[in-house]
Amino acid sequence: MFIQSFRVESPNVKYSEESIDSIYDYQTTELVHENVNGKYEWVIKPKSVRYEFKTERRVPKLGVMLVGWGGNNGSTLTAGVIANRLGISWVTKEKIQQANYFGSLTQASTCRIGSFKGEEIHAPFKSLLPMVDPNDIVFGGWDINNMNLADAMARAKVLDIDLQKQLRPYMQGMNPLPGIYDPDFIAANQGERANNVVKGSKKEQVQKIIQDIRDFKSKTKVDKVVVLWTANTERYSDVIVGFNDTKETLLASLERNESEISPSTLYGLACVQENVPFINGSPQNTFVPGLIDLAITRNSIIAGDDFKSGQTKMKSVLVDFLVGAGLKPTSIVSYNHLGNNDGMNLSAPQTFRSKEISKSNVVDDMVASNAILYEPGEHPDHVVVIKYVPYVGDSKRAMDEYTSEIFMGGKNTLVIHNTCEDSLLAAPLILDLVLLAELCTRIQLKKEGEGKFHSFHPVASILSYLTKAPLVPPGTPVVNALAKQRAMLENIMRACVGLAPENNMTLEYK
Ligand SMILES: NC(=O)c1ccc[n+]([C@@H]2O[C@H](COP(=O)([O-])OP(=O)(O)OC[C@H]3O[C@@H](n4cnc5c(N)ncnc54)[C@H](O)[C@@H]3O)[C@@H](O)[C@H]2O)c1
Ligand SMILES: O=P([O-])([O-])O[C@@H]1[C@@H](O)[C@H](O)[C@@H](O)[C@H](O)[C@@H]1O
Repeated sequence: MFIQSFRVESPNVKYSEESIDSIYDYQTTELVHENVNGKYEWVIKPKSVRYEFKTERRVPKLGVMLVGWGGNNGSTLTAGVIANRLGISWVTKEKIQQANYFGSLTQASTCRIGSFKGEEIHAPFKSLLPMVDPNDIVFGGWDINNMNLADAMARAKVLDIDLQKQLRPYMQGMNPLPGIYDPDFIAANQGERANNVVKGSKKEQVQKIIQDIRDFKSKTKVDKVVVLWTANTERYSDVIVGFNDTKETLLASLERNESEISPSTLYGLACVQENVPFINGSPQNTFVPGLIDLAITRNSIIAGDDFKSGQTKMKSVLVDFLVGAGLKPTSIVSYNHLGNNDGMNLSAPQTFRSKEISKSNVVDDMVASNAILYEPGEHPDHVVVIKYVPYVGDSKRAMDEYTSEIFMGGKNTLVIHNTCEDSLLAAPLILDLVLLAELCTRIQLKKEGEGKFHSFHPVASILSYLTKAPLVPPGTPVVNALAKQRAMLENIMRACVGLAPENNMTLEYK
């Protein structure tokens, strides 16, 4: 059975006009390695830590500024939200298609909230806590190309023509602000797009982006702004002690107009200095240590890296399944070709390398979790191939092969072919990232013994379900297994409304 909304009745949760206040006893463990009568043994000590959560109930009017607004993802997301807001339907060769938010965790997935007379009851994921309605989002942003959003939507060749025709009047007046362009960081083949660029020194460019954010907020009257990078993948920046390893060295490098500071890091500097959440949807190391340091100091939300939308999302499920089942993946080959501008930009070795890294590291935590299968330092062969084939456009063709060792020397090979419009997978994830980042700004928490409420750590690993290479607070573990990431997010949101984690035990039926 499905219900649209619910209220929790418990001594551990209180609903007031301003907030939802909950008490949550976090059950965790403490491990010690003890010398017992001369023999060391691991001792697990279960412990309960009491948290209090306070979630502001007032949902703001949200502005979302996309870096790379005129790209396939940016134009497709903008189009999709307008189509949903207006309830647009359009003719396709199969049927009359209605606008929807399929592929969005917050808008199109559900959570189990219990059972009623022996029937499992589910509710929308977004009903767990007050969230911005995506239909109300005000879009803006930057692009190094000056094409308006209606023409950019046509250039992307992602959405059906009948839909595009209906949307054109609403999008042709949307014009990206000039972007920060540095040809040294993206493929040379992007140069011809760059007709809409911010001039001046790097520091002046940062100031321009800050002013753009302020002007956007003032003009649109939004209460809050979230900035998300969905521009081209950049090459990695060099991380150098004394250059960008601390907030002080990074800001000093900015003062010196150092060329090695990437455009994405400059946007990040602007957002962190303006205390606006900044999310990196691409794989480059935008968040050099100095920018992370500054974000932590200013308690300004940063998140990333690289939307987890297709092959890698599936990989973070399949490898988790295989290793969790005691099967040993020994060879993983991920090939895909696509013909959109992203693919063209990735045809350059230095930008491809950024993507290869984010697509490859996703199995590390799962492999490290099973020393029965893998010797220390042992890893599956793992190859990532991306080819640019203009004819297929945004319709990415992905072919994956997983070979695993099974019982008694046997081998199992899984081959998967996956074709889809890459931007139709990514756009809903952008929505989830900005909605959840905004939600995080309304949640305060306090652990027993802490004097006052505070926000989550500004490095928002809570958003890791949506990224290939989750950015985590320094010194904390990276989890890539998709099921664990989703459960983490859902259970934190359940705790905020006084609900225990979903443990799937259903003891009442056992
Ligand atoms: N499924 C997916 O589409 C997917 C999945 C994961 C990651 N990504 C990443 O998302 C990003 C966008 O993908 P896309 O398909 O929309 O690409 P795209 O090339 O269509 O769009 C990128 C846009 O960014 C603009 N741009 C480039 N540098 C800029 C800058 N410095 N400032 C402002 N604008 C700039 C370009 O002009 C272009 O319009 C890429 O980095 C891609 O790797 C996409
Ligand atoms: O999300 P995913 O399918 O693993 O990875 C995708 C790549 O396969 C694709 O080549 C690239 O253009 C997209 O930006 C995306 O990163």
